[in-house]
Amino acid sequence: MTTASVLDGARRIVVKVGSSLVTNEGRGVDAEAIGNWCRQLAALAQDGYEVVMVSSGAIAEGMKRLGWSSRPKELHELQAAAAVGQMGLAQMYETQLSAQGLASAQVLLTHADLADRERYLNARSTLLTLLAHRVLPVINENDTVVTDEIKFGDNDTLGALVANLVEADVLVILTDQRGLYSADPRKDPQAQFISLAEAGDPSLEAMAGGAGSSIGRGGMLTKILAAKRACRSGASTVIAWGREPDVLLRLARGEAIGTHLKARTQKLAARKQWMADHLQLRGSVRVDEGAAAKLRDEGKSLLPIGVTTVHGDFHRGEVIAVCASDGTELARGLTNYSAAEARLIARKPSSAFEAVLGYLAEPELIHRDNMILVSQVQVPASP
Ligand SMILES: Nc1ncnc2c1ncn2[C@@H]1O[C@H](COP(=O)(O)OP(=O)(O)O)[C@@H](O)[C@H]1O
Ligand SMILES: N[C@@H](CCC(=O)OP(=O)(O)O)C(=O)O
Repeated sequence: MTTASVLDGARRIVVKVGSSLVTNEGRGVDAEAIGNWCRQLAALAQDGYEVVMVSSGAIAEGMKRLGWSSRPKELHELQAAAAVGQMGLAQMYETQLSAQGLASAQVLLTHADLADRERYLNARSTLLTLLAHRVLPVINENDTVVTDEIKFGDNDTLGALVANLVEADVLVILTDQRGLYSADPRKDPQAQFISLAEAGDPSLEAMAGGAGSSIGRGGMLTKILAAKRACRSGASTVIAWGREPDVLLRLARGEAIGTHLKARTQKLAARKQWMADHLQLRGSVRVDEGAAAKLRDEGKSLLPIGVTTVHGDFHRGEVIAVCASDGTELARGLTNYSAAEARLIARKPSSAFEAVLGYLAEPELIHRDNMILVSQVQVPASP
């Protein structure tokens, strides 16, 4: 494996920052640190990078605002603290990003949102739309409605799920250590620094321990597991010290700072195989010869105008098969419309959708990014 930066050729980056960094070890939202990252994010955006921020710190900030010196044990108190603190976090990011001329948006997500196909697709469309409008999304967990996540307090997993969701090239996890060591450096002064490894390498899990501070929760293990999860969609991970001067800019310039955990598979190949492996067919559509040729030969999206018949009872976000007029399966993908809607807009141009459906939505039935051609990958047989 080479030591070349995993940011080489990267365009879309998810940056995750932990509670202790964001709140200066619980002293309160750290304006200077957040200002520093926002300045770097603006420079990256200027250079054409698309960046999504995942920021922890709501509970730590809420505890400070409520005057609580120790982390409450009761779930509803943790949730109340998160609700209070999230106001401060959002306010700080909005202030610092707008000072850099960047528009921002707050997105609160739960793991369940991303496990549900329809919500997954909605969250994905929202985030991609924000990026297309050059708005920087700042994401945290929706702590008010979750139980497990708030107990474990781990936003590293959320960072990885977001990297999968937006098909990021790289997940950068900023923390209070320079990266991964062979053992927790707070406990073992002899611990060796690991600069490069393969994401998903099981030996890394043995090196990583829990959180060393009272503010952070996940520790290094959740970061290593996040890297393993991110690499499933082809994203590499960097774990680096959040206070390293110009850390994001230097990473983008190719400097080998932090621990680089390389993804083995290419982004596109990983996503397509993931779709082929994990998804169950809920229905199918037959398409005319023109649409079949566009998909097969030009790699285009499937537009409803090319759809002749709709089979099954599927919902938006579920996987359906796309078949040629003789029934041969051509592709599989995530549908933007339910079966009932697809029946209404089949054979129609997108200009007619609003009149038929009562609202304007995506022009594609299946966007090419959400579709695999059967000829490209091994897919399990249709039921
Ligand atoms: N092998 C390791 N290498 C580096 N840090 C480790 C390791 N094992 C455990 N840690 C601990 O993980 C901590 C970072 O995790 P955490 O406190 O959850 O941070 P964050 O709030 O940034 O998510 C470090 O401060 C360190 O004490
Ligand atoms: N979502 C919560 C908890 C997240 C959390 O503690 O994660 P991290 O500090 O990244 O290990 C918050 O904003 O306080």
